[in-house]
Amino acid sequence: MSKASPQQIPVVVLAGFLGSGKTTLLNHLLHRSGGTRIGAIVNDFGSIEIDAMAVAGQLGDSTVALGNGCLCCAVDASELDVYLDKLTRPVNDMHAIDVIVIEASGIAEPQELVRMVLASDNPRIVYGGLIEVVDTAEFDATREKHPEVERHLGIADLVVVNKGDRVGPDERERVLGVVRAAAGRAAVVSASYGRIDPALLFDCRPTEERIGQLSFDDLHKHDDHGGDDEHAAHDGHLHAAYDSVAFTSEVPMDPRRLIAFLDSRPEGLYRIKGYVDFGAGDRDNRYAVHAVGRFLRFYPEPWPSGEERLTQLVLIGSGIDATALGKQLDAAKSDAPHAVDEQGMWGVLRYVQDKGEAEEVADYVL
Ligand SMILES: Nc1nc2c(ncn2[C@@H]2O[C@H](COP(=O)(O)OP(=O)(O)OP(=O)(O)O)[C@@H](O)[C@H]2O)c(=O)[nH]1
Repeated sequence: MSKASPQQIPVVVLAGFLGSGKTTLLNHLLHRSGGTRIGAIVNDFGSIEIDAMAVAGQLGDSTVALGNGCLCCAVDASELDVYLDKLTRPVNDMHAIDVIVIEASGIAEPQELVRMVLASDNPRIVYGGLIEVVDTAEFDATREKHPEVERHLGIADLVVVNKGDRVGPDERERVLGVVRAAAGRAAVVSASYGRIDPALLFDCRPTEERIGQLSFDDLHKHDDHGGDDEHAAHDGHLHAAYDSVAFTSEVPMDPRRLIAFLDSRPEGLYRIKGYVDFGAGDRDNRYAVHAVGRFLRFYPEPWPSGEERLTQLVLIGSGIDATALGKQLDAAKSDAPHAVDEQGMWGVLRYVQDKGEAEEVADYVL
């Protein structure tokens, strides 16, 4: 994208059964966040590697600031809104945090948390998806004991099949197959020690953009080359876990065709972000688009003056056919960009959220 827009802060819900590796994954994100400032909401700080991250300060009332610009809060779900407000409070008119990750306790029902995020009337946040972590080695046993795991997979947007190092390649493939079948439209990625690419969850800022003191990342740059990272060898395919497609068009998009494409987006297409130009459909506004899993929203905003009128989209997923998606987007360009089709935009406007509809949206998403 040419420019970061003053968009809302994505709130990602991280769930999974006891011991599946949620905290390990969160630690990985905190270490690999680059210049991205993460707000983490956890049930307790117990396993967060705070000491290792040079704690910058204890902010009182169960919040700590980590040296790399991240904030952690230990909360009870009933206090969620209070902490979302706290983490999203602007500092000098700017967001202090780029993304919020809420780690559900191992026994929490993830849809309750998702519902709370969707129903929040905090205007600065947007739902960023539900990640479900499963333990590859324990998957069969967990499913037998807790059949609800299937339901959780069914509502997830991204499933991380973790602890891949604990089984052989055949068993890993078998479990991945079973999870994919249960996960419906979610993207499914295999990982060890939660080492997924953070780009799957949020837009990573380069480290240089970070404001403030020397961080854990700066101090541990050598981690990237193996270094003292004992787990590096377990997952050499960090970047092979997903595919992305970048699409740019000078020709405006046809609203009906683009909505048809989005409504039938394939399994595994986890994120879509960018801006759409609908040409005569709305001359004044560009449409920021944000999709994560099944959740899709358009945010109309006036074209910045002097900005070239382009549609720019990035699509990210696992197991997606990048060439086919690029062709489908090409086919969604308008044949008659100057013709006014009054009803053409109706399908788009269905996805422009009015905050009052939050409860309805929650029902739709879940
Ligand atoms: N072998 C192996 N161990 C892992 C992996 N990921 C996490 N672990 C270990 O599994 C244990 C549980 O990991 P956590 O990250 O605490 O799991 P959790 O889901 O946060 O646990 P709860 O908060 O208790 O639900 C820890 O001892 C981790 O070091 C992995 O990919 N492979």
